[in-house]
Amino acid sequence: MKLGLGLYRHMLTPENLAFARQAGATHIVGHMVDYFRGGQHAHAEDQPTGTDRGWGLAGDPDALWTVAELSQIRREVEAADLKLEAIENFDPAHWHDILLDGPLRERHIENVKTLIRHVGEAGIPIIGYNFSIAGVAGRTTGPYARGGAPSVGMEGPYDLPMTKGMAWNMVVDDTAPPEPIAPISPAQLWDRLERFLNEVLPVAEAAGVTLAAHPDDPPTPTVRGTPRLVYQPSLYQKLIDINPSPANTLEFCVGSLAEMTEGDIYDTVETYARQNRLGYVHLRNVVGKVPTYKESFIDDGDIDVLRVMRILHDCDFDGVVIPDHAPQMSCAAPWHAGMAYALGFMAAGLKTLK
Ligand SMILES: O=C(O)[C@@H](O)[C@@H](O)[C@H](O)[C@H](O)CO
Repeated sequence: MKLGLGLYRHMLTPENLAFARQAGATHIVGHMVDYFRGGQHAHAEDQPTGTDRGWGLAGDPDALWTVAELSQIRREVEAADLKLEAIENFDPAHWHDILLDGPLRERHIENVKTLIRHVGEAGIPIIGYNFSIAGVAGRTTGPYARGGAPSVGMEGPYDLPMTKGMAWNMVVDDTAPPEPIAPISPAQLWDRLERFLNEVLPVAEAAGVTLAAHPDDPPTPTVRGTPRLVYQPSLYQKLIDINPSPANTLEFCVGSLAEMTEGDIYDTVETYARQNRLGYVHLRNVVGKVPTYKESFIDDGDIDVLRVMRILHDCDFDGVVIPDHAPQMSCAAPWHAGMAYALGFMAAGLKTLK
C-alpha cells in the first residue's frame, strides 16, 4: 500500500509537490478540472462547496486534456520524487451528455475515449470518475471537527431541483433556461452507466488505463431530485458486475461508504478489497450518516482507520491511499496542516503493517 496526496488543479505546484513528498507521500492523485472557476468558494484550498448554481463553471468543451499537458504534469510530479497515480474526475464540459443522455452523447463518448487514450499515452495508470448527475452536492461547512476545526458535512437533504445547463454540480451552459431538468429514473441512470462502461472499458484496456468509480458523495438515494447509483455499499457490486473488465475498478472512498445508512464499513472494505477491484482509496473519517454527517480528523471519527488499513493490507491491496480531504487547522496554513496531520497518521499506520 502506498501513501498519496490528492491535489486540485491549481494546487499542482512545485511547493505542494515538495510538501507532499516531505509529508511522506510517494504518489499524487491530480485533478485536471478547475472546480473553482466562477469564484463561488470561500477559499481555493478548501474542498469545493459552491452554491445552488454548483461549484462553478465547467471547462472549455473543446479543450480536451492533451498528451502534452498531461505528460508535463507527470514530469513535474516525478521531478518531486513522486509518481502520478491517477487523474480524478472528468470535466463536466466534456461528458455531461453521457450523464444526461443528451444530444451530444456520441461526441462526449468520443471525448472520454480520447481522454482515456491521452492519459494512457501520458503514462498515467488510473482515471477516477463519479457517474453522477447532481455530482458532489449538498455539502455544508462549519466548525464540525475536533477543537472547532472547519470541515465539511451535510445538514439534511438537498432537494432543490437541479436546473438545465448544470451537470455534475457545475454549470455547463449558462444560457440554459432556469428550469428543472427532465425527471430521470434510477433504472435510466443505471442504463446510462452500463452503456458508458461497455463503450469505454475496451478503450481503457487498450490504453493501459484503469477506470475507478467513486461512490455517490454524499451517498443519498437522490440529490436535487436526481437519482444516485452507489449510495449503499451493496450497490458497488452492481457497478462491478456490469462489466468484468479488469479496467472496471473502484475509487474506494471509505468516508462516503461510512456515511451510508446500510452496511458495516469493515465488512464493506473486506468485501471489495478481496475482489482486487480497488483502483485507489480515499481514506478519510466521518461522524454520522447521511443526511447529517460531519467530516472529522482521521483519528477522531466513527471509523477505526487503522483497522481499515489492516484489512486492506491483509487483502493484499497494494495501491494508493490518499486523505482526499481533511479538516482545516488553526494556523497560518490550515489546509497544509490538516493534510500533514492526516498523512502523518496514515504513514504511521502503514509502518504498523510492515
Ligand atoms: O471534494 C472533493 O474533492 C472530494 O470529495 C472528492 O473526493 C470528490 O468526492 C471526488 O472527486 C468525486 O469523484
